[in-house]
Amino acid sequence: MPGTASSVFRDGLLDGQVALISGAGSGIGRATAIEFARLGATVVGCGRSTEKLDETAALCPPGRFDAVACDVREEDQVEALVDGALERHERIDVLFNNAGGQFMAPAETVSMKGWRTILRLNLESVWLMTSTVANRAMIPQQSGKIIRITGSPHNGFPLMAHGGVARAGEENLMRGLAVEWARYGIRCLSVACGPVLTETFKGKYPIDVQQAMHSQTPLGRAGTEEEVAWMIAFLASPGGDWHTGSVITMDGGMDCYRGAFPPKEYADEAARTEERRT
Ligand SMILES: CCCCC/C=C/C(=O)SCCNC(=O)CCNC(=O)[C@H](O)C(C)(C)COP(=O)(O)OP(=O)(O)OC[C@H]1O[C@@H](n2cnc3c(N)ncnc32)[C@H](O)[C@@H]1OP(=O)(O)O
Ligand SMILES: NC(=O)C1=CN([C@@H]2O[C@H](COP(=O)(O)OP(=O)(O)OC[C@H]3O[C@@H](n4cnc5c(N)ncnc54)[C@H](OP(=O)(O)O)[C@@H]3O)[C@@H](O)[C@H]2O)C=CC1
Repeated sequence: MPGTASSVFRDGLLDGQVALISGAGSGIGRATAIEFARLGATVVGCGRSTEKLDETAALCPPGRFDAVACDVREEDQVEALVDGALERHERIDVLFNNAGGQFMAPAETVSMKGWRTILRLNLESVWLMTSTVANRAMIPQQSGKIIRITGSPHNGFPLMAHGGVARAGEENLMRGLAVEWARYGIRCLSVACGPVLTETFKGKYPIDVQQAMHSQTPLGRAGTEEEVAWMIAFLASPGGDWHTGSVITMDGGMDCYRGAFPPKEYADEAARTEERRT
């Protein structure tokens, strides 16, 4: 809804900030762009489809969303994106590396081309965006926050081994850069999400896979794109200033859940109480 306030944060929380958000034409990226714009930030939103970006612009308060068509895998396009943002807005305070994705397939069927496709879209593009923004904006201005969205649980991504490898690498990249670039006042961190009910997620995974994800989540539900947007907005605010290098997991408890306990056959038996030992 254009022009409406955040339902969580005070008006003006991000006044004066310039945020670059990749994949801003749908899902989590769009929700984050809207939240940032409502909170007073200027958002440069990129993606490959101009139509999707224009739809996001229409959902933001007028003048707060600057749509730029850019494929985050292409060096010349990323350089033009960052240079254009600096020409128009003079600085970049927040980079939210949100664009990404993977396909589900048994590992043994993934070709080298498929493997490279996912590593390039996720890990390589994150480095390209991050290094370009850092060198051209954040290091000269001696400040900035770089956030990458990754995935939870962290105990391997069966059927998406390529995606799991990319996300693990991205988290490690953010940890390393947090140490190296602290001297420039740049914070770097990851937000590792469990299932989030975006249109892509709902259309992409078979319904039984989606249902299993709900039942394996202690809170019993997937997340919403607004909940992720609120976390990114918090990190961009002064409230996030002491966060760097961390992996903030938001997944309804999925990352610490290892299947049903007690096992079903025990749970089904009445009053199976452990014998007292003292
Ligand atoms: C527990 C919770 C965990 C978190 C779960 C995470 C959820 C999400 O991330 S949901 C939202 C994220 N969005 C997406 O995942 C986007 C959806 N996917 C795509 O857009 C694409 O499929 C792509 C990004 C994965 C690849 O697109 P593109 O770069 O255009 O690549 P191509 O389609 O040309 O394919 C190149 C190459 O990759 C292999 N390949 C692609 N798809 C498949 C597949 N379904 N199965 C097997 N292999 C695949 C294949 O080698 C392709 O080459 P060709 O065979 O020559 O086409
Ligand atoms: N939904 C979920 O359950 C989870 C999602 N994630 C991650 O969160 C991020 C957002 O996911 P979600 O909102 O669900 O998915 P979407 O598919 O809605 O969003 C992905 C966005 O990235 C853009 N994009 C894709 N490839 C490129 C590219 N090469 N260059 C520029 N932009 C690109 C797409 O736009 P366009 O096609 O126009 O380029 C799209 O708007 C992804 O990285 C995803 O893997 C992580 C954990 C869980």
